Amino acid sequence: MSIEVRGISKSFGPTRVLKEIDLRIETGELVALLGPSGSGKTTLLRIIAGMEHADPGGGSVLFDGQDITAQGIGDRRIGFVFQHYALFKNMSVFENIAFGLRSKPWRSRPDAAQIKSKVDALLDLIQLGSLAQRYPSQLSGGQRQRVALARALAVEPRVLLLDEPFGALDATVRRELRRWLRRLHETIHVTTIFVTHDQEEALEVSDRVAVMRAGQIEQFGSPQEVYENPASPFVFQFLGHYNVFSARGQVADAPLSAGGGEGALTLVRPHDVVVSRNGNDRDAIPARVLHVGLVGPLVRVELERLDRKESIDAELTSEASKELALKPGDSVFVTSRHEHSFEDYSI
Ligand SMILES: Nc1ncnc2c1ncn2[C@@H]1O[C@H](COP(=O)(O)OP(=O)(O)OP(=O)(O)O)[C@@H](O)[C@H]1O
Repeated sequence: MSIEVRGISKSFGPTRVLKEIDLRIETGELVALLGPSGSGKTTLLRIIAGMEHADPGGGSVLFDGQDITAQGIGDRRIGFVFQHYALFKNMSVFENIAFGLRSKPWRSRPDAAQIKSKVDALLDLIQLGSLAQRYPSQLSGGQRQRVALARALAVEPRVLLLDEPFGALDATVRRELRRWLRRLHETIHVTTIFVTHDQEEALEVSDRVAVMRAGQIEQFGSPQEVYENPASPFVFQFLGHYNVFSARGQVADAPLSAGGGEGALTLVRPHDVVVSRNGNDRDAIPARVLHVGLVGPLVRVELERLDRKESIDAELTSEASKELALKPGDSVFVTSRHEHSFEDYSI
């Protein structure tokens, strides 16, 4: 089912947390809402779910082209998974997944055999068939979230809304689960919105990413698009480490998200920084090596610019680093392999 949000605005007291949001998600798509804390991701998700309502006259929500703004949560057929496991502690995994099916109105309620076969199929899908009789306290955090997802899927939702579903798990489990979720999505193809503030997670899991900032969508595109062609310095900054190579006016000293000041801004990712011993390129920036450290297969070099008081982070391959044999105090020159320029951008 497609989801369309038109001109959604929401205020809590005097604070406007969503500002005329437009967003269209196609049937079967998995879209990540990515943004810093407080940017309005959860509020938008809750409005789509019907748990919260937009301001009066503050826009509409459409499912498959039909305006459902006035509909309550019970009529929207939505599956929801939150960061904190909402499993029933006194019910087994099986009972937890069966819960939604048993709570259906009697006319559409499946019988015991149908429930069993449905729950068994879902247990297979989440690869936890052998744990059907366990209780939530006997599961790992990752397993609990998989059960929560199966429970949300049991009632065949038209839309799946996931609010930081892996937020409480450690980094390794998170990584495993997001790959698992991606594979699962390719099997079930339910239109899914995934809220996260973790850029790696958003880029890896989704078909498209909506980058949110202060109640607005700053960019909506495929992971590759937003990463390679960020629409603004904010998006660039939010998607990974960066260096400011050149900036006009006040911008150089201001944090990118601070606001105020206009200027041409050139930003470079650490892996696009090229370090050399000679300054043949006339745009080369003279710098001094401050620190050389190993980060996995890459070597991270911290440099201090000589033309202005700023540092540059570079990530070199171990071959490049060996060839250069850098050590603290060395004088070098810095250029970029690839850079992003934002002309007259107000930040
Ligand atoms: N019920 C509420 N009453 C008052 N203010 C609220 C309420 N819910 C959210 N807010 C405020 O709205 C803003 C957006 O919150 P929201 O939870 O949507 O952001 P978020 O991007 O999901 O952040 P996080 O990643 O921290 O959950 C925040 O400033 C928050 O304090």
